[in-house]
Amino acid sequence: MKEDMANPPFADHLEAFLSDNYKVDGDGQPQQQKEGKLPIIDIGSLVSGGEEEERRRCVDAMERASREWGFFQIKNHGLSDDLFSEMRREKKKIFECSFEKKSSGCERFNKFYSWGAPNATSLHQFSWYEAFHLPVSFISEETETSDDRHRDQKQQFQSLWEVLDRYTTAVSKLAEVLAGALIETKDGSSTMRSDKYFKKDNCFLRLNRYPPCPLSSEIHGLTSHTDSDFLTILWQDEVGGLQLMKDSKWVSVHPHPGALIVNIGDLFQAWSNDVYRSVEHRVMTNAKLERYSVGYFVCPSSDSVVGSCSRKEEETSLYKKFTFGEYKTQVQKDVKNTGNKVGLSRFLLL
Ligand SMILES: O=C(O)CCC(=O)C(=O)O
Ligand SMILES: [Fe+2]
Repeated sequence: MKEDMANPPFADHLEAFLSDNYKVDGDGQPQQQKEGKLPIIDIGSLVSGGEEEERRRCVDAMERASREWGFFQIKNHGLSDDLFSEMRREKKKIFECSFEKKSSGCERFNKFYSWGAPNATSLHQFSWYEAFHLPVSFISEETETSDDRHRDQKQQFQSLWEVLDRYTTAVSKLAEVLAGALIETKDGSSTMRSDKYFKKDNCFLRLNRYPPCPLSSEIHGLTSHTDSDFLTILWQDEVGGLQLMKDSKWVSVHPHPGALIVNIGDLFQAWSNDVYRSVEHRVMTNAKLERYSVGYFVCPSSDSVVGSCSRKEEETSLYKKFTFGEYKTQVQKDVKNTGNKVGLSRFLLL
C-alpha cells in the first residue's frame, strides 16, 4: 500500500489556514517549554504482592504524582515486551489500509475511525492524526464470535484482534490495581471498588497514528485536551511528541523503553474533589517520523453517577453529582457549538 493512499487528506483541509498565515501562537495557549522530569514509578511491589512497606512507598509516589502532575510513568508493570512488539506489528496492518477503506469501505470498523478535524475552522483546532477508537467490547466480540456476515473482514485482522484482546485483558487488570490503589489513599472505605467503574467492557482502546508532518511544526498531532474518562494508560513508541501542562508550561514526556504512561481523567478529578488533576496534554508533530501510541481509557457505564468521594463532614463537594452519560453529552454539545470542550467546570457547584 502506498503511503499517500493510506494517509488522510490532511493537506487539502489545511491549505486554507496556512495560506492565511494563521499563527498558532495567537490562540492564547502558553507556548513556553519547560524541562521537567515526569516521575517514573516502579510498581513491581503493587502488581506482584510485595512487602507492605514497598507497596506503601509506591502508592504514595503515585498519589503525589497524581496531585502534582496528573501524570506519571510506570515500570515493572507486568506487561511483557513481547506483547508490546506484537501489538506494534499488528496495529500497523489496519493503518496501512487505504484511507478509503478506513473511512468508508469497511462497515464493521468505519464508525470507530477518525482523523484530523475535517470540520476545523482554525489551525489550532486541527490535529494531524488518525485513530481507531475501539470499544473493548467490540474487540472481544471480534475475537470470540463467529458471525458469518463479517467473516472476510474478521479474518483479515484476526491476529490484530487477538493481540488487542490480550493487551486489553492485561491492561484492564493493571488499571484496576492502579485505580484501586489511588482510590484507597483518598477513601478508606473504597466505595467504588465493587462498582461498575473498572468493568473492561465499558472501556475503550484508542490506536493513534501520527503521520510525518512536513508542513509546519506549528501543526499539532493532537490538540490540547484533557481526557474525559476516569484514568488513561498510554503506550507510546520511541518517537516522542507528547507534552503535558505543568505550572502553566508545556513539559515533554520523553519516551522511556518499556514504560507506560498513566494519567488522571476528568472523572477521577471530580471524584477526588480536585485533589488529583486531569491536566491538559497535546502531541507535537514530527517532520520526518511517523509516531504510534495506544491509549486505554477507563470509563464507567453511562448511567454511573460521578460524585466526590466520601469525605470528612467539614469538606464540601466542589461538583454536582452527574452521570458519565450526562458528561459525555455535555462535552459533545460544547464541542459542536463552540469548537472546544468546556469540561468539568460545567458541573461545578457554585
Ligand atoms: O498519543 C499520545 O501520546 C497521546 C494521546 C492522547 O492524549 C489521547 O488519545 O487522548
Ligand atoms: Fe489524551
